[in-house]
Amino acid sequence: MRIIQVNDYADMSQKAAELISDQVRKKRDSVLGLATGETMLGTYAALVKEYQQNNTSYREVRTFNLDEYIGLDATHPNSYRHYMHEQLFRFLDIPLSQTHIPNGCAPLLEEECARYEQLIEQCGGIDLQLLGIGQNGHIGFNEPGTLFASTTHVVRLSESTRKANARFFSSADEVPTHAITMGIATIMKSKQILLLASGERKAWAISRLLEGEVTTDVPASILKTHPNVIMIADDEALSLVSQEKRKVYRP
Ligand SMILES: N[C@@H]1[C@@H](O)[C@H](O)[C@@H](COP(=O)(O)O)O[C@@H]1O
Repeated sequence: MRIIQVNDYADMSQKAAELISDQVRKKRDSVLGLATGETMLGTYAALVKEYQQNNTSYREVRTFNLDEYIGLDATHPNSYRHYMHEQLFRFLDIPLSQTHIPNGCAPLLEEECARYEQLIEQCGGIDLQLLGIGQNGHIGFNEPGTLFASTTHVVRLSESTRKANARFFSSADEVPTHAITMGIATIMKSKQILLLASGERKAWAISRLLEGEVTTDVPASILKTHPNVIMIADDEALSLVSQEKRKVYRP
């Protein structure tokens, strides 16, 4: 893992967008793994700007999102399908048929998970997976305790995650109780991973990831065993990490 330390959210977003657009220019038919949440808003805005300025084509790109709430369809303002459309897809030349997100309204959820996992493989696997991190160290919706061998599956969201994500809903009760998420093994199969973290809210998770051992208690800690991870983190997100540890991961 290499850490690119940046000043703040704006710098993180800019740097992340550069790395993603470089990937797409290098390989026009890249398979991108995408994420949602507040962390990604700036990155997607910078990516759209880059696309508009440089005409980087996404016509052959395929995308797979990490996760989706169960019970929210594409028209629901809090579904991740809606988020992706609003923040990114509608601005790019990518055909919507090449953008994949688990269907949280599928009648048979287990089959939907298997279909999603298979589709990723059929597309040749993910070239670059974008990742945020939950305050408890989750990745995708893989909560603490999730097996590292997990593939795409249905999860019950922890109360802390529902509470953290309640800021996007009108009340905490409206946050769905379940989601579909790529598993940890699915994420780890990606050829390259780009992990973003900004703000004090993420400081605890980032310090556990960098200072602690690899444990299912902190799902993101497995990323230290992946051969090709870049973390872009700002000063606040790194504030609980010792200077010594930061040096270990310097590019
Ligand atoms: N499933 C998503 C994660 O993929 C995301 O990384 C996390 C952090 O979100 P935020 O970027 O809003 O802090 O929230 C959700 O739980």
